[in-house]
Amino acid sequence: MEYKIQINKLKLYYGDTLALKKISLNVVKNSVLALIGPSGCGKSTCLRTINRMNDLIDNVRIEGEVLLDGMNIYHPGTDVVMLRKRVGMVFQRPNPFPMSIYDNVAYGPRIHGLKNKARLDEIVEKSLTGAALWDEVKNRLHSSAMGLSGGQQQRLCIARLLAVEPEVLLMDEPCSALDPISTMKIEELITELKTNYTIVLVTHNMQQAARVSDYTAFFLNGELIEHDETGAIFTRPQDKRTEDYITGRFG
Ligand SMILES: Nc1ncnc2c1ncn2[C@@H]1O[C@H](COP(=O)(O)OP(=O)(O)OP(=O)(O)O)[C@@H](O)[C@H]1O
Repeated sequence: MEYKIQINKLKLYYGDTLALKKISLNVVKNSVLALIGPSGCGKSTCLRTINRMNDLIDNVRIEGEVLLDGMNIYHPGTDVVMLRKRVGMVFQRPNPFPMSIYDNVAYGPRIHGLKNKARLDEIVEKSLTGAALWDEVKNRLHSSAMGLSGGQQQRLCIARLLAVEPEVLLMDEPCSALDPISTMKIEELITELKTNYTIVLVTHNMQQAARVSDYTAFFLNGELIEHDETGAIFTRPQDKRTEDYITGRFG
């Protein structure tokens, strides 16, 4: 089994508060890992350590390591811009830029220096197709992204990521602001995307974790309680606390 990401004895402090308590967790290449657990248990914090988004928060201190293809991303020589290109992130609320659909998707490649119109057209079509949005927007590429529905905006944000050819997709409750149909589309998309990408998904929705993930990690109070294949976590959890959470006895 090939690991894309290896988190080793990771501790993260916000000031004096220890938010991640010595987490060790591996993510298999081209799989979907769901992070579950009650509010405040550290899921988002853990997710953000994988592309160093926590660097943007004051007073954060990290011990331990996070390896991407075997290289520690917290090594002082790491190019953080390049890291975030390789490890992209989708947030709870879709956050398209206030510009056209086309320009949203072309944004990343342009930032990275691409100017060739034909090549940009190609990337925009490929990324929108990859995010299952092309057919819905191909006749309105130059209209504002703000005119799309919430679910379409979220798929646009995924297309915007795909355009810079990442390797890992981090998704922080990507369906929490979406209706059931849009949620279903994103879930289908996640299942398709794992052929080419490694995905880590934070979700509060147990059914969603069960439907789309291959592996599930259960967090409680900053600790990783249990990590296993999703089928095992949901049918025969080893820890009583995992069982209580997934059966709705707390959280
Ligand atoms: N920027 C921050 N500064 C200080 N403390 C923070 C910060 N972000 C998170 N925390 C604290 O770290 C702990 C873990 O928060 P985190 O957001 O990772 O949990 P979560 O499991 O993702 O929660 P939720 O499901 O509600 O999003 C919480 O106690 C939270 O209050």
